[in-house]
Amino acid sequence: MTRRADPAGRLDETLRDLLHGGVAAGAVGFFVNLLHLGLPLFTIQVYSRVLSSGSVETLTALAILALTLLAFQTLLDVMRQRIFVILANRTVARLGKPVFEAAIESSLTKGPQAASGAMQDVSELRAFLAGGALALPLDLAFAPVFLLALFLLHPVYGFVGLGGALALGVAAIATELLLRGPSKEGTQATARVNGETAEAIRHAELITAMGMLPALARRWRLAQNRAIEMSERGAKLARLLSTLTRTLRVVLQIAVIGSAAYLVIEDKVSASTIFAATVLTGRLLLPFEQTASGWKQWLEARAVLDRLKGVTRDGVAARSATPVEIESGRLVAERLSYFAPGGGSRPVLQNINFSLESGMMMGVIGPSGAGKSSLSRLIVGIAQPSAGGLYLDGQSTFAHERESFGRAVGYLPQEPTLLTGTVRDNIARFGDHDMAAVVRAARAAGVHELIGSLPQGYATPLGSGGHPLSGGQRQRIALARALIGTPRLIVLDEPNSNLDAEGEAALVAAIETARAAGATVVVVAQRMSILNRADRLLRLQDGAMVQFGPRDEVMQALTPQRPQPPRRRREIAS
Ligand SMILES: Nc1ncnc2c1ncn2[C@@H]1O[C@H](COP(=O)(O)OP(=O)(O)OP(=O)(O)O)[C@@H](O)[C@H]1O
Repeated sequence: MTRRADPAGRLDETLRDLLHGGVAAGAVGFFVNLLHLGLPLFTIQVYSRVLSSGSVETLTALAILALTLLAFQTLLDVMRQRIFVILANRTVARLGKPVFEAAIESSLTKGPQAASGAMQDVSELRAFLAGGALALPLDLAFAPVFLLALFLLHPVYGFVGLGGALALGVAAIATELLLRGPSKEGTQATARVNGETAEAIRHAELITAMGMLPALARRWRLAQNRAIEMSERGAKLARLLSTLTRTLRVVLQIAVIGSAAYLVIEDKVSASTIFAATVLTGRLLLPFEQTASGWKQWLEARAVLDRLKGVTRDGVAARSATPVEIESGRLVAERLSYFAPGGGSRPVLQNINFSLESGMMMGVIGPSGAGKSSLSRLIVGIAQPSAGGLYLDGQSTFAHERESFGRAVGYLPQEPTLLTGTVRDNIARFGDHDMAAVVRAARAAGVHELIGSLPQGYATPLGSGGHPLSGGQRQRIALARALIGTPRLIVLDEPNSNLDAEGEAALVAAIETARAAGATVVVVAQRMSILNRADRLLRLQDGAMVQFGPRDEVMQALTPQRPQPPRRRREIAS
């Protein structure tokens, strides 16, 4: 049995791990930077010892030393990159599953948009870690060492380097600040266009049938133009700033070489320092040049982390992580009230009370919008009660650990969606039910023969939403999915909405078989035909429980009383 990870705890653990890894990479990075001093030292030594003495032996020894240092530096650099990649992969391995689970949970309350980017965020975090942006702070922290080396060569070199570093740092920060707004707007506009495109493709049939294509294409083109305009505004500014930064870089090179030449002419330094100063200034300025892109990456990583914290912290608010097996189908609603998130102050359900023993069947009836589907969603623990509670075998249906709850519960939603996979996968809920259990569930749902008539039987692959099955076929396969195992509770939300007479007969038989095996069954229905055998009926109106009781009593109250025929005049006279 797989235990569900606590996503928020896992995120904290991963961040601690990242910090330790970052320190290790930092230690390696320190030596990488230190070894960068090798090349300037080599050039100075060549000028001062080799050129003056003309000694080939000294040159050879210096070259061997320099190459050895370079080999070390390369090795350490590769090691540092490797640490980054290991950190990146470990992060994805640790966060992938809990974030996926938390994203699903979070979308229950905040809608699909809120968490749809969570997995993308994990990938972005991986790209950030593997991309080496982690090295930037350390490289910046090492800059004073290069600066000090420049000052030691000559203070003028030091001031040129310092001025250059400051100028490039300011240019980088200005670039980031100026680009932040336009690039955010561009990204949002592009995301909107992509969202509209995906939605149009999903509803291609509807759009074609009702001739909505030209109007939607017009709307799409306007959004597309706006997205291009926004992105181009940002890109234009980015190109301009990048050209200016490149120019500044060349100006600084000229400044270094010019000041070096001047110092040599004035006999203030030896010519050996020219190349060393150029190399040291290059190393000093590199991290400042990278600050623009690096800082942006850090800010984005920060935003990604904040989003992941949001998803993982509110995703699994009040659920338990301890599996508890459900033995009986006793279902109790106690003073249950529910306000939909963002649904205003009007309760969707108010003060609902009922109690069902194992094997009982309850029909939920009421007009459209009465709260029937909301009650189903509360019973199976999708939504959290705002007050009171729902208890299956004495355990809160919302707080219950999901895997052990799912083993004991079958649910057929109003829109019986099937997922991409084979018919067998769908009936088995993508879990480890064996083929015999899948066939038993299909037989119980009266869908075994129907599956046999599909091109590849149980192995028939289905597309997103159950494509290409008909509505009735989907509903019956979804019923088999609800029946698999030995559910203690089965909740069916309008299970006969797409069924023909044969399908409905199979449904009634399936319900009876499940009840005989001890399952409690709750059925939301508009058509009363499948509620003939219900023990109890719950009548809802505007979220309130109008009546709950034995089926016949509720039906009697529903049947309009026939008006008494007027008594005949003679009877009255007598
Ligand atoms: N997430 C939500 N946000 C806002 N309002 C909601 C939400 N969920 C349900 N409601 C509101 O609660 C009321 C009951 O909805 P529900 O879907 O439970 O009704 P129903 O009885 O199943 O209707 P139908 O028979 O048409 O399916 C509706 O007015 C609906 O708008």
